[in-house]
Amino acid sequence: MKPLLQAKNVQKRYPGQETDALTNVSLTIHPHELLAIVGASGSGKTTLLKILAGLEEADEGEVWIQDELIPLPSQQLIPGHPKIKMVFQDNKLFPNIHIYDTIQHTLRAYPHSYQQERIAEVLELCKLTHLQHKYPRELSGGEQQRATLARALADEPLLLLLDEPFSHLDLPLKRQIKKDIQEILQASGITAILVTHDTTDALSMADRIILMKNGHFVQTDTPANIYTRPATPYVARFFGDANIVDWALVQSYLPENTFYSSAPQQKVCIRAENIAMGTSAHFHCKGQVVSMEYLGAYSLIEVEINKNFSLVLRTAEHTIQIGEWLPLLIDIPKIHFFP
Ligand SMILES: Nc1ncnc2c1ncn2[C@@H]1O[C@H](COP(=O)(O)OP(=O)(O)OP(=O)(O)O)[C@@H](O)[C@H]1O
Repeated sequence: MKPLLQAKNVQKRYPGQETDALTNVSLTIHPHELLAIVGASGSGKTTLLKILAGLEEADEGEVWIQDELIPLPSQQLIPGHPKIKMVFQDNKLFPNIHIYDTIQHTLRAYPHSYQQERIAEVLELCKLTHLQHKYPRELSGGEQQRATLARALADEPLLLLLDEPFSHLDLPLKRQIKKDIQEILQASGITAILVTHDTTDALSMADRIILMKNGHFVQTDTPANIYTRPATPYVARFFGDANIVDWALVQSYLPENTFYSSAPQQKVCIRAENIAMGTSAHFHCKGQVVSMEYLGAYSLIEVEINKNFSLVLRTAEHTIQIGEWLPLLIDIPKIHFFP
């Protein structure tokens, strides 16, 4: 399939900074894909998004949308590309203009009949038809976010860039908006990039995820692969509670017929949820609880097997006490060997 967007060897260092915001990054996005970009604060996510949108100057590299090179902001009268729309968490709608008129403003260059047709379509897509004659202040937070999306989608962009659209939202509203955005993206078939620092948003929504660190891509993969087959310990820890240990330590507690031809010093990843409570007759190792963190649906507990070997695991059993000895079973097939 022909890519919708390609970034090639993009490099960026802000004036006066000692390190790159982006170091030689390249990416390809296919039509209808939802790509999530995640990373810690300052890893370069927003810089990349702005460069893709033609809103920020790259020092080197190129960005292509279909067969068109996106011009640098310095080469444009108005920076940006008409077929790439960016939606931020705090996008402001015009306060004194009805939702209908806000969308119409985006389509002002088109004939009136087309405007009417397209506005009706986009209002329906974003479930705003019954709210079209309201002011933004008369809408809930979720409805305002849908109106922002409707405005961005009105002129049928090729690519939608969503920069932290869920940050600062409470959990029920966030759930609703995530669902709305997913439905709208699916129904419109639009290609989108979602920038978020929340890995659960990326895992639950994206077709592919890029994890960034210090201006580099650490791993680009499907949600399932990035979670179960992380490329590095950094990736493993970024996406969830992970035990990163020497294979030799783990192997010494497993049955002798557990054969893996890995070097003893090879690091492995065991996810916290892949360690279960055993019984006094059936366990791989025993450990003493040294800390517990109550997290509602489960508790995260740290268990010391010996002085050099501790594991974190999840349990829904909230009555466990610090100092208690627990028999543990490791889900052996789910042990991940780093490449
Ligand atoms: N206008 C600017 N001038 C100078 N340095 C900047 C500027 N904008 C960003 N930076 C720096 O570039 C690096 C990448 O920043 P960027 O905002 O792209 O990261 P981010 O991953 O989006 O972070 P966050 O999650 O906090 O928004 C950081 O070190 C940041 O301090």
